[in-house]
Amino acid sequence: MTAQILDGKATAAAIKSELTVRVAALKERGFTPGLGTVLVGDDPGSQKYVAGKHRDCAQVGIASIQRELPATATQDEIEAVVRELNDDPACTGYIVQLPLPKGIDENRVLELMDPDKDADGLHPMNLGRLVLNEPAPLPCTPNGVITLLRKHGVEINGAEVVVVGRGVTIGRSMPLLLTRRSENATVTQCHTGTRDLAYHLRKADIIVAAAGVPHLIKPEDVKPGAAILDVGVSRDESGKIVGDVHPGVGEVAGWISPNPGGVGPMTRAQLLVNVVEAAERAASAAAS
Ligand SMILES: Nc1nc(=O)c2c([nH]1)NC[C@@H]1CN(c3ccc(C(=O)N[C@@H](CCC(=O)O)C(=O)O)cc3)C=[N+]21
Repeated sequence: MTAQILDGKATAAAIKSELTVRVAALKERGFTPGLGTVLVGDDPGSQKYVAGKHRDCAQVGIASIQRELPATATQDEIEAVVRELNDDPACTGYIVQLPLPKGIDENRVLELMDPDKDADGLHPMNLGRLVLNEPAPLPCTPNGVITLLRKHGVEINGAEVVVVGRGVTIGRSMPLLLTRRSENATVTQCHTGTRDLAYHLRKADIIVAAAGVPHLIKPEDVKPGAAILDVGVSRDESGKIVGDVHPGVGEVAGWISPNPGGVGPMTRAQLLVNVVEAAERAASAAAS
């Protein structure tokens, strides 16, 4: 048996073409959505991701606002850019690319953002709204995982889901999304302190692997037919992406997200969704 592919590239393309129509409608009403990015330092990976986000924006008609700061930028200099984007009406949503250089207080920067312009869904106010079941921009990668499963008809309702990882961008919010009444999954969160990871993995109908440990998920630990989402991004010596899922898992699983080509493009698509939804909210607020 070979697993069916959870095709993030194709699904993201479909979402983008749907967004193109909504952006055109907003523009007709006089509202052009604009995505801002704040990039600090010269990490080649971060530069590549940010460039990808602006390419996506161009494809769907969203305006791009790019701010770049040197790796030596101070806390005050970064915060000044955040304030500027908060006040810029052309910027309807923005992200501060993480991680920020050593010595910068990331949480202080994120807290300073206008929560209504938070395109990543990582502002403490929006994470709090998620806990409280209030409408908010959702964290892009976890939301991308759910959209990818839904678009391929994988049953989430009642599923046993194991999330591996407890990072802020994925692991900590993934269970919050999965246990909403609309998803209704049962979730086990595993991490580096989990005593017997294999014990949990073997019961899972769905595994979200976001540990950042190359090939952590082995074929012998996966229930036949399970859906496996590879969210891990490590790099080998040549710079090639190595995921958290061992290639042999494709012979056991029912569904698998390739990496690259799986969750990565979905993350970018959900970012655009957050930008368009924020612009739509701003447009209806202005109309009423
Ligand atoms: N504030 C903030 N928001 C983020 O969303 C954020 C961040 N900081 N810091 C870094 C991580 C990483 N991340 C990725 C997004 C897309 C791909 C992606 O599209 N990857 C392609 C391949 C790209 C390649 O080949 O390098 C794929 O999986 O097919 C990957 C990684 C967003 N992040």
